[in-house]
Amino acid sequence: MAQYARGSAVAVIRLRNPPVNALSLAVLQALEDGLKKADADPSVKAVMICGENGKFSAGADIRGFSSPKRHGLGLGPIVSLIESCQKPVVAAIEGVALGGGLEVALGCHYRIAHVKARMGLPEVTIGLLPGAEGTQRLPRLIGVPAALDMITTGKHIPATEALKLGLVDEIVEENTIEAAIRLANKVIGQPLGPRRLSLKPVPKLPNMEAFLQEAAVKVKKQARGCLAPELCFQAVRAATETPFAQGVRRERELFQVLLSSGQARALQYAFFAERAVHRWATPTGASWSSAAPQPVRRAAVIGLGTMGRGIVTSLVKANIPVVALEQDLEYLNKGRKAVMLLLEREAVKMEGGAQSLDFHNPARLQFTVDFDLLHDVDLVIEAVFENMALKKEIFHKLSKICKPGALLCTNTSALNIDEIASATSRPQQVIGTHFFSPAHVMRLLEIIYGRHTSPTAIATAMQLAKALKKVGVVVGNCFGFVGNRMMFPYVEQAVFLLEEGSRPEAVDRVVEDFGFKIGPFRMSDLAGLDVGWRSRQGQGLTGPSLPAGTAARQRQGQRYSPLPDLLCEHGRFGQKTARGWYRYERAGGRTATPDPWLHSFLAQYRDTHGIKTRFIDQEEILERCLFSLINEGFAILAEGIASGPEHLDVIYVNGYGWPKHTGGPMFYASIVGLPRVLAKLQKYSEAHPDVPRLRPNAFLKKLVAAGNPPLKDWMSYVSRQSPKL
Ligand SMILES: CCCCCCCC/C=C\C=C\CC(=O)SCCNC(=O)CCNC(=O)[C@H](O)C(C)(C)COP(=O)(O)OP(=O)(O)OC[C@H]1O[C@@H](n2cnc3c(N)ncnc32)[C@H](O)[C@@H]1OP(=O)(O)O
Repeated sequence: MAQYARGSAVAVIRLRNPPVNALSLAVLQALEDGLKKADADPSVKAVMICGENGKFSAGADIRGFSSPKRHGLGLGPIVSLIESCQKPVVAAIEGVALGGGLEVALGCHYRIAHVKARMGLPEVTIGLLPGAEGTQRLPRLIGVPAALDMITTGKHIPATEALKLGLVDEIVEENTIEAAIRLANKVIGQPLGPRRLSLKPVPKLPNMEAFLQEAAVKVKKQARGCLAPELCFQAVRAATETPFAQGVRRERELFQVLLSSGQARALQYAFFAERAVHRWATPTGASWSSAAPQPVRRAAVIGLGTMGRGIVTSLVKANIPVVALEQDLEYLNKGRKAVMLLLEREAVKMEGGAQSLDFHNPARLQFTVDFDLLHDVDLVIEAVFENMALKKEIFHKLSKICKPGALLCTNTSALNIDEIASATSRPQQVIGTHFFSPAHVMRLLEIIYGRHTSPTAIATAMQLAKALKKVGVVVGNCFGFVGNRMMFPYVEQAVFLLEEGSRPEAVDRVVEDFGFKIGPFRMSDLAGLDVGWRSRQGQGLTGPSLPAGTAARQRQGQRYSPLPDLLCEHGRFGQKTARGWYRYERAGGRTATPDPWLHSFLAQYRDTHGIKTRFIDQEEILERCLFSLINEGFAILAEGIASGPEHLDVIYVNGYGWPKHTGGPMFYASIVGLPRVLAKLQKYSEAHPDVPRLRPNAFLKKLVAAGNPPLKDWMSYVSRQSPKL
């Protein structure tokens, strides 16, 4: 757990708990024992702390926070013990020093890091704060602005930046352990007082109060309802206002508040859920444990619209050479210009500048209109319009041109993967890779397997997600897959609420107060109302193919709202036309202002259709939007489209702006309690019998009847005969 060894005058304590040397109770005990032994041994003149297998430590064992023993709590006194050691203690930081790991290093008198090491206090990302005195030591070492930034964002910083900030004393390119032992030998006998951070004052700022006030506003705004950033801020503020010991007491109080909060539980669930989805499986028995990915040495992207441009950028950033293809020179030149602009911006953001992206080299990024240039790529991502006929034509072509092993991916957001695959002679190599806009920014990649998709193809797509630094989630094939399928009932409810008396800004406000980045109407304006309109026209729900005499607010015996179609008929496509559910300052403008035209349009619409306007409270707005989405989630689980609720939650948190501090829709449902979700759906369904998506799903009912089991057990209640796949 932590190995103690004594060579010459320097004792070595090696943290050992694979894979990331997390600080479990046993590791902490061994660390404490090692320190006491070294302090008591007169032949030991200095101590060096390092981690096994090239990693210092990723901090407290996160699983421990939900266990009754809560072993993270014992770390603060150990960090103090390190600092008060009468012999110099040097931290040799390799790999990562995160959270409690970095707090251990802050207790040391000297810190030396490998140039490739990363450091951070990411506790805020799991709903906590650095509770082992880190909020008090870090500002003393690197100053309040830098410490506040690290602690409230949880970002990992590279060793080079840590050196600039003064977080480490030295960085090395070769053997960190040897360099740390050399440093330890060198500092033997030197006074330790100036190296003890708890004794240092917090560096003053000329305008500390003004700085803190401004920072508080910024933190609150970014937190969007998440408690941890604000409490992190308060702990750092305590460092600026009170002596060390008092600051530590405040830190502990605040830590306790967070530890017992539901948000910490939700964020820690989200941490493990994101890792659990790497272990994918399909109902036919294919899984991550037996499928091996193919290498992707060169890729191609077809279509340089918004999605294609982001995908090309993402591939270039991952150092994968790309061939970017468009239908003609006009589109190609437009696409090329846009891609270059994105890459230039990314190069500025990335450390090392433009050189590290190397996108001016045609061997790394080539633009073409010639399909034949795709003959030797390992993977193609098609990102053209959502039009089945067009996609099939392209896949037919690809199947003839591409080399036999090439993976053929489609960036469709809803269309049938099997139908697309049917246009090829190799359906086993066809797979959906659903990116989210902007594709070079959003972390989610929904990976959709069809009836014939091979396990190798799934493994390769998952490997691609990892290379692109995205989180890949494997799901089955159905209309809208997981993300959009769950979105349909949510958006449908939002529009029904308008029909019944609400306004776009009221619905958006409720959903945004819950923590969503953006409400359904602002989202719809951003995405463009015409996208859904085209799709509904294609489905025969509106437009010229709608049979004459169809009731305005009914389709196939179910309630239908023509409101979005009517807005499009008025040329209101959202931000792009400066008018949608809101009005904007100009076409392409982003500032949404409630629109009196829309309000009177809604009033007139209700009059026309004889709908009595009623006041709809926040609870009803939230429940109808969220519970209908969750209800669809239960249907997806029951059908075997996703292999667990974690998959749905990871999709929603990473692709749809669902607030991470509530864990995701299914985790949220488990916290609300399935009996309550069921009762509310039943109530709303009775009030709206013509809305099938409000009818409680059978799987939800089954779970409630089974006594509301914990989320981790839900899948054991799925009937095995039910999967559609
Ligand atoms: C009276 C009141 C007193 C109050 C006193 C309060 C005192 C509190 C004391 C201490 C508090 C300390 C707080 C912390 O330290 S919280 C932990 C902070 N650390 C993190 O958040 C780091 C999380 N990990 C990561 O970011 C990554 O895992 C990373 C280390 C960067 C490695 O990334 P990668 O190489 O991509 O690998 P994986 O993410 O897949 O991880 C590999 C497996 O390791 C598991 N893992 C990682 N970190 C932890 C951890 N900290 N605890 C437990 N498990 C961890 C991860 O789940 C993977 O496992 P698996 O393969 O099974 O999924």
